[in-house]
Amino acid sequence: MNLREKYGIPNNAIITIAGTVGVGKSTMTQALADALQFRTSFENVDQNPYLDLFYEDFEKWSFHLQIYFLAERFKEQKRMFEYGGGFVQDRSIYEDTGIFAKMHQEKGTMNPVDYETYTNLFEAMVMTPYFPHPDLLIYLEGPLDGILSRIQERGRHMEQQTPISYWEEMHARYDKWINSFNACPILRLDINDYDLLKNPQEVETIVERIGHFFEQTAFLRK
Ligand SMILES: Nc1ncnc2c1ncn2[C@@H]1O[C@H](COP(=O)(O)OP(=O)(O)O)[C@@H](O)[C@H]1O
Ligand SMILES: Nc1ncnc2c1ncn2[C@H]1C[C@H](O)[C@@H](COP(=O)(O)O)O1
Repeated sequence: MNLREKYGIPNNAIITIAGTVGVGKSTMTQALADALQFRTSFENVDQNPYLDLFYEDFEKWSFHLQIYFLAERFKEQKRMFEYGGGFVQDRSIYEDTGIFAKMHQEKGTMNPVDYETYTNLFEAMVMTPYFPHPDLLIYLEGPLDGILSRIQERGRHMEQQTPISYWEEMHARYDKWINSFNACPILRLDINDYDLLKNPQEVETIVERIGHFFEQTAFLRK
């Protein structure tokens, strides 16, 4: 019996992993997908044509980047539902607007007209009764200093060059955002409570918690 069956997680579940840059979403996505024998949906950072340009000049490239991410995530959303679920997704579509676009608009690095065009498009595509939301959003959280070390160690040049104030602002916004998030159920995990790199077997404790969540909410899916 695999861990998914052991803890009663439906084989058509869609689990999305949310949290600030460097917190460990991709690591968690892969570990959970392996444990549950689910497919993965990753952000493709290396092939994103706007990401490096964006970090060099936020004002110039914010709109292009948000439209690109929206299209990519929407395609991924469609793929997950076409397969009939059974996915772990690295970052939710909700963070694009709730964190990134909002932050850049409020900081003056996304033009207000572009922001409005973007949010109108986002709402027309996502905030409709026809848009299927994930069954569970796993929110990863932890102290900023540890997350900054992870960003440095991972070594994406453009992120290493970005002032710490950018990551501080994002970290604080994530805190507020998750406290009012209600598009789907949430499971919060503190990154200091597990270490999937040193102790990969700890994924079972997380799968067990996911299992409890599905057990408690089974009646909603009937
Ligand atoms: N428990 C951990 N301890 C130390 N480093 C970690 C841990 N989990 C992930 N990392 C490292 O931190 C960096 C960021 O993790 P990643 O999963 O890519 O984050 P995200 O997808 O949220 O940006 C990667 O280099 C990863 O190997
Ligand atoms: N919607 C976004 N706007 C701006 N930047 C974004 C957005 N989504 C992701 N990013 C950036 C942040 C990181 O530099 C990379 C990948 O994110 P990660 O949290 O490491 O998966 O893309």
